[in-house]
Amino acid sequence: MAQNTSSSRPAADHTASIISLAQRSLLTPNDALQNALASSNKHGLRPVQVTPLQGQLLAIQAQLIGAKSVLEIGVLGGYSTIWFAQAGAHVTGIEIDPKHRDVALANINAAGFDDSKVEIILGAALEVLPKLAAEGRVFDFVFIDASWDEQWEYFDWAVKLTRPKGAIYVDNVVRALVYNGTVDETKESIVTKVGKDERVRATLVPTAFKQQGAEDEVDGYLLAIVKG
Ligand SMILES: C[S@@+](CC[C@H](N)C(=O)[O-])C[C@H]1O[C@@H](n2cnc3c(N)ncnc32)[C@H](O)[C@@H]1O
Repeated sequence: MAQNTSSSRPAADHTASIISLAQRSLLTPNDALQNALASSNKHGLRPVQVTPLQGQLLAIQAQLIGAKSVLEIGVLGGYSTIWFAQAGAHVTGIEIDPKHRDVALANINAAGFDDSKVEIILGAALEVLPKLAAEGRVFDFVFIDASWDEQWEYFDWAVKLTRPKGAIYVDNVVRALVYNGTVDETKESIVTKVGKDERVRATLVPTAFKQQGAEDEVDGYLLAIVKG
């Protein structure tokens, strides 16, 4: 790949500037999303939602596969939910925390989506997912963003709940590998298990992000397509 060496500083030094440049250049003002962030902050929710650029990525990916139905595992204040709903999909969210569910529903309603467009199921994902499967529910796109300890179990259910050629996006896989001590290839992890899973084809996309007050950090998501 050609490289332009106009700056002697490594790319990582520019992470915050590049993210800021991309946000200002590529994203349009969005009152509903801004309101969801402000309201979540006002209610004391931790700011662990996807970044604005990632929200746009999720919306683009959903639109690329023509997703009409999205299953979201881990809703928080409904920020990513609103991105999917604005992309034209019906969203089914699963959220374990009643306060998060209530804030999310208020934010989602304020964004103009009623329960015909978005449903939030209160409960532990590993209890709700088998029920959705038993009901014969099928989704075009599954977004996994809840407990890092249960990423593989969510993924396994997600495959059963996704239509052929549908997509599954697992957030924070890189940080979860580090957190779980499973970077070492000899240990089983979501990456090694997905790699052996003949139901899907998958890749890992490393990402850089910058949090206010934090050093440059890396993360990455796993993206899979269900074979069909
Ligand atoms: C990172 S936040 C989700 C952020 C959201 N997807 C967004 O980008 O706007 C994770 C959420 O998952 C929820 N959660 C954690 N464990 C869960 C579980 N076992 N079942 C369902 N939700 C869970 C947490 O309460 C929290 O609201």
